[in-house]
Amino acid sequence: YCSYGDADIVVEQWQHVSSPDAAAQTKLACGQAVFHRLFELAPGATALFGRVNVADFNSPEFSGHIMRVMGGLDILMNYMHDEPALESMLAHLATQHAVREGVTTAGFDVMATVLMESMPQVVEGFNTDAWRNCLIPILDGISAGLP
Ligand code: HEM
Repeated sequence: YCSYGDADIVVEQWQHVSSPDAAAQTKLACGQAVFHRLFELAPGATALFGRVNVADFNSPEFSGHIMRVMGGLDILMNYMHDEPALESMLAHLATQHAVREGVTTAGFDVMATVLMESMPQVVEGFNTDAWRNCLIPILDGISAGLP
């Protein structure tokens, strides 16, 4: 995973999205922007989220899905300095994704692009290198074992 220095930067900058004083609204709005862009770049991916009512993007069901993803990302960020814990959480997320038919590493590549392009809009002084170094291994961890 990324260096302690990179993790420090990313953890600090992530607070702009997820600190308790950033409203829950920030996390939802940020997640909505991410999924909106994901579906723009990979329209076929919408087919994966029928169960969570993607047909109605602003529905409580799809908002719930977005909050689970953002919450998952938040937990991972908070364990960036604890490699064993991070690894076990990544393994758990990997199993949760492996069972979802149609989820591929290609989808995670698009997610990487989207996150790297949208985070600078919500994070002040976005450090591209630190984020890339920390985010890519995390996405690789979640998508490990996918086709
Ligand atoms: C930042 C990266 C990601 C994180 C942290 C993340 C996290 C999560 C979490 C926490 C869940 C809920 C698990 C459950 O309760 O079963 C979930 C479900 C899911 N994720 Fe991800 N995910 C990420 C990226 C992706 C990508 C890139 C795709 C596909 C392109 C994807 C596809 C799915 C699908 C299909 C579900 C199941 C939706 C349902 O409940 O029907 N995820 N994800």
